[in-house]
Order: sequence, then structure tokens, then C-alpha cells
Amino acid sequence: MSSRIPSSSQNPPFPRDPSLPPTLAPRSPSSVGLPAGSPTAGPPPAAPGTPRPLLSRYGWTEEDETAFAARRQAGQSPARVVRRDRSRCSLISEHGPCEAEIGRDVAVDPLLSACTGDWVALGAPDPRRPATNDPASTTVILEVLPRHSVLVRATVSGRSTGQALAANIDLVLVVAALTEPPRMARLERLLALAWESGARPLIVLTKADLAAAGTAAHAAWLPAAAAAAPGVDVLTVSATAGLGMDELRGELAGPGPAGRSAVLVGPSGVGKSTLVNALVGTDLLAVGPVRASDRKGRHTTVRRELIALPAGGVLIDTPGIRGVGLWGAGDGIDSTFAEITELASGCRFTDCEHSSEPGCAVLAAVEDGSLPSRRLASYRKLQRESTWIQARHDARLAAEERARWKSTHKEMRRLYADRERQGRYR
Ligand SMILES: Nc1nc2c(ncn2[C@@H]2O[C@H](COP(=O)(O)OP(=O)(O)OP(=O)(O)O)[C@@H](O)[C@H]2O)c(=O)[nH]1
Ligand SMILES: [Zn+2]
Repeated sequence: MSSRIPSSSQNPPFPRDPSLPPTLAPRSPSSVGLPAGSPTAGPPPAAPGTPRPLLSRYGWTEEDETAFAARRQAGQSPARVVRRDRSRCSLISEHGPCEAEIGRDVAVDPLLSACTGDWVALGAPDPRRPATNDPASTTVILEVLPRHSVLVRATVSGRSTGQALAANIDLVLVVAALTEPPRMARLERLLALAWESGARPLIVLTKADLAAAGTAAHAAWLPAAAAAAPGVDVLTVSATAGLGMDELRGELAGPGPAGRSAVLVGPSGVGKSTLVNALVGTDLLAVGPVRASDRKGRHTTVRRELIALPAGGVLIDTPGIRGVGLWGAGDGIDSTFAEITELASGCRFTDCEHSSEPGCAVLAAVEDGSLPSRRLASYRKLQRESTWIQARHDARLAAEERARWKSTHKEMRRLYADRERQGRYR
């Protein structure tokens, strides 16, 4: 069996979600209960405070339901984004999978627009919009509900804005292989990103069957993890041998009925896909049943990026998360380097950069050996990177502002010219 999850470019069939009842085929959006042009249409309102059984497997809580009560009254229904495409999303609604277009009131900023893991309000589209034959246009994402956490990356291309990759996550699984020597700087970068998201990082050391406790590789890792991530839990697992997997399942299932939502980050080859497959079970790549109506398989939707796990909890695995850069990770860096942040409060100058300033408590700690100089160097490097990305972002905002003014001026000049002409020829 291959341990690899297909990439979206391979366009595999929509994998069946093992958490769904076998009879629950994906429905057309109209079966989500929201016929077009009928703003009050929708599923019968639930008693406030009653979570929907299917959505609760995806993390919807009673508190969420209570907060949604007014929207329910207005005929809207909640859903979670399973995958974001250009102008639409694949979602899990309380009746099963569906698709919906992103409404015109949803922000276009990639930082704020719907991303995998977002909870959204579904409703009927704007009645002023021309009707189409596209079934996804009969249900629209009216709003992205407030997030409790979001993993953001700097966009890789020319545009220097942040891009939300995964929302409403509770855990960031920072994955590394015990068979490779610890790479501290990489670990610290991923931890900064994790803290910045608002979720809790958990270090997962894979391939324990190849580097069992007592071996040199194993022995190097635990102190390294403790030094790079003070206070962060470390789990040692082997997906292939089943070691430590129950603990991991327990972490994902969490204490409550809704489970935890987790994303995986880590370099290529450390065993993320193998981990996903082991957690999800072999069902992940199975093709759904053939539709009775037209005997067609479900070939429309590509890879699902948010999966409810059979043992509880939700796993988010989007291609974009695998190579993340930092974005505005100032607080995340401070959490990752908590001991430096604490030392810095003892520096003489509040804007101390801990490079050569007199009275620098951080440099003093390096001097007396209580702070490894490697740790300070890593901190500085991440700070520089984060500052650079922020500056690039600010520069882009300034350029956009200038462009807006330019076009406003042009428009005003045109208006004046028009008026002048009209005056002249009146
Ligand atoms: N022995 C052993 N091999 C493993 C384990 N987990 C993964 N592997 C192997 O490690 C290799 C890489 O695993 P993947 O799951 O593809 O790694 P990945 O992190 O998903 O890599 P990318 O998809 O490139 O990001 C594969 O050959 C796996 O079979 C494990 O627990 N034990
Ligand atoms: Zn200092």
C-alpha cells in the first residue's frame, strides 16, 4: 500500500470520508436546504444549543451553535471549509459534503477570505444576481465566522501579503524524523509559526521503529526538542509499527466530544503522509459509490484537505502548509524564545537589539553560558526575516495606497474636464 496522499494535480476522485455514514453520499447544494431566491429557506431550526451530530464530528460545539442562533433564524446554516478553490469551496454541511460559491460580501484579502478549516454561514445567493445552471451557485458562503486561530504564511509570489492556510486549529503537529539529526533552526521556525497561529504546537518524532529508544539518534533528539521548544510536548511514534499512535490519536480526539483540529508541518520525507494514512485508515483513497441516477462515479472534486478522523478530531493537510514561510510571526517568535523574551525585560534599553548594547541582559546570559549563543543567533535570524516580510507588506500597502490616489486623481481630472466641456458647449 502506498503511504502517499495524492497531490491535487493528480486529480483523484473525491476520497470517501470514513467518518461519514456509508449511505451519506455528497449532496447537491440545493439538498442542503437552501433553494435559490428564498432567503428564509433552510433546514428546520434546531433548538438553540443543540449541536448537529455530523458537524460536531468536525468540531462544531454547543457554544458555536448558540452563537449561530440568530443566523439560523434568518435561514442560514453552518458549514466547515474542506477545501478552498479559486472562487468556491468544498464544504461539510450538516447534511454532508456540498459545494458553494464565495459570496460577494466575503473579503477578498487572502488573509481574511475563507480557507480550509473555516466555519462559514451558508445561505441563498443575492437575488439580484443573474441565475446560472451551476448547482454550486444556489448556495453561497455569506460570511466567514470568527476564527479562534489561523495559520498564516507569507505568500511565495510577488504579492507580499499573508495567506491564511488553515483556520480554527487547536494543534500544530511539528513533524520530524528520529532518523535525521535535529535541525534546531527549522524546528524553531516551525514552532514560531505554530505559536503565532494561536494553536498549541506538539512535536511528533516519527520512525521510532528505525531509531528506537537508546540509540544515538534517539538520544540526540529529546534534549534538542527540549532546548528548541521549552514546555512543548513531544510524542515519539512509528506509523508503520503502530508505536505511540494511540497517544497521538488521544491528543487528536481531545477531552471533549468535538475533538481537536490539527495541521501537520514538517519537511519532506519525515513521514507526514504515512501518519495521515495511519490516522485516517485505509479508506482515505477509496472511491465513493457510483451514483444511481447517472451511474457516474464522483470524479468532480479533487483531494479533500480536511478529514474527520475515525477516533475523533480533524486533520487538515493542505499542500500549502508543507512549505511555510513566516508571516508577522513576532509574537510566535517571542513564545518560541520565551527565555530570551524574559531576559530582554532586564536589558537597559527597551529597544535593545541584543547585539552590542551596554547593559544587555541577553548578551550577559550568553557571556555567562546560561544562554547558548546558537539560540540567540536563531532568534535574531527569525526576527530579521519576520521584520523583512512585514516591511515588504507595508511597502505593498503603501504602493496600493499610491495607486488608489493616482486613479482617484485621474478620475477627478476627467470629471473636471467633462464639466468644463459641458460648460463650454452649453
Ligand atoms: N520505517 C519507517 N518508515 C516510515 C515511517 N513513516 C514514514 N516512513 C517512510 O518514510 C518515507 C517518507 O514518508 P512520507 O510519509 O511520504 O513523508 P512525507 O513527510 O509525507 O513527505 P512529503 O510528502 O514529501 O512531504 C516513506 O518511504 C515512508 O514509507 C515509519 O514510521 N517507519
Ligand atoms: Zn539586550
